Amino acid sequence: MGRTPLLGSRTLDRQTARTLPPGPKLPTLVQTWLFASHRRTFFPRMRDKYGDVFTIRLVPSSRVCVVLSRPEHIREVFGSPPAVMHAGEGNTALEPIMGSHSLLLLDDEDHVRMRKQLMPAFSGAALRGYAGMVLELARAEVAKWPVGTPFRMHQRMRNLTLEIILQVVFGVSDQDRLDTLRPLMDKIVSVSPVIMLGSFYPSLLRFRPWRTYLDTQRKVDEILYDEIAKRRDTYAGRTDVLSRLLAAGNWSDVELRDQLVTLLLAGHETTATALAWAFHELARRPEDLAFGQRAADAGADDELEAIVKEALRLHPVVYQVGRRVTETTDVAGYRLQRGTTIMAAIGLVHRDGEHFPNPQDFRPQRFLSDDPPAPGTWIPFGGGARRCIGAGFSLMEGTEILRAALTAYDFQAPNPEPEPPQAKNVTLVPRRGAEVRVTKR
Ligand code: HEM
Repeated sequence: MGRTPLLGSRTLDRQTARTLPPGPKLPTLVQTWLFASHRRTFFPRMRDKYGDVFTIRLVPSSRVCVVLSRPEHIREVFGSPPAVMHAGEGNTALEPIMGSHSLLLLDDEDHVRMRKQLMPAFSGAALRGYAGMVLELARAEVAKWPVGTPFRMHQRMRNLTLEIILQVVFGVSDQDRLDTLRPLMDKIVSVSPVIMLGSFYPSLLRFRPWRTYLDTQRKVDEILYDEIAKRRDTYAGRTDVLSRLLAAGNWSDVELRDQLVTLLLAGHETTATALAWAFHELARRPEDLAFGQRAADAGADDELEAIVKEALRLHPVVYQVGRRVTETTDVAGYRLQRGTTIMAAIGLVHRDGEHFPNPQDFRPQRFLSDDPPAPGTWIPFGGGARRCIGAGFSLMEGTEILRAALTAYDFQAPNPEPEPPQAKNVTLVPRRGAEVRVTKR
């Protein structure tokens, strides 16, 4: 199926406009700005004013976005046939960076085929095989933290999750190669909306900063293609993600390169941010810190995982996920036309007192009690056919990183106030960088 045209002001007839869920009348540009920079306050206000299902308008073309905040409505979307709810076509701006074979960009049969090829590298058995390597890298990173001096945990977590991608996902172990790749990767992952403009206006690519970005990308690609070529002869018996992919499927070089860049961009900043929030909460709450330290000492992995899960609930890194409707379909009691964008507002569900009593409180025990959150209420990784393929991988990373850090240190928060979030591309990051101070236990 081809690209679905956006439903926007130019394609919307009066009759359809009247049947849409209610929403603000603000100019599209203002709504786009509120959504892009202040979604965490904009969405709750819109829900309070217009109800559980509301419509906002965003650029380009004043496109119609229907926002859902109830689990039962979101379940309708995640449970719909993927052919009716496209996710890939909303990510076209990423094509020059991730490549046209990227899992994130595909829909329909291409998506099903690519996902099937990737799955073996993210199975339970595969994840168990990565855990030892992740713990080793986490211990090495933790040993470098400055004792007694405040530092920004978000940056430390970025360094660590990048190292995990390089060594555990790409399987690079040669020290010289790692030294070359680190600064290049750092530039690749700091892709900004300005860089993405280059996808829509190719004439920009001759100028800085686009030219510089493309130069970096070429250097990275050269190394990735070299790694892929070498690994084709040496993957047997190795336990990194690239080797497992080679062992499990038939891949062209370019398909593999596109998935590696996708895993880097989808898995690096997201996991680093989730962990930065987790450490921020532990550092400001001595009782939760003690709970985490006891869990780390005792090897109680479900308790460590509960800390990561609660951080993802209270501070969802990805606040909403989108789908584009490819044919007229009924959702949440509304008839939605082809081309409508639907947003599942993860952040609204996670802060709803109906599903999470005292939703503002950080309480990992929610995930350990006899009465855990109902299905469909904890959705930081989206859902359905597009649910994050790295969900298990990032929970495993979180568990190992907490183990390494909490067995080594006590944590304090130089500023114990809750830290406000700040929008950074699709993620919500801690505005002050999640500053902590550590002392040896
Ligand atoms: C805490 C960390 C992470 C969060 C919060 C997160 C969140 C998400 C979300 C919300 C989606 C979209 C789901 C949907 O549309 O329903 C997604 C997709 C994806 N994520 Fe993650 N993610 C994380 C870590 C990772 C990691 C570690 C990897 C890989 C190593 C990864 C790879 C991907 C890929 C490839 C997709 C696209 C799946 C598809 O379209 O079929 N993510 N992620």
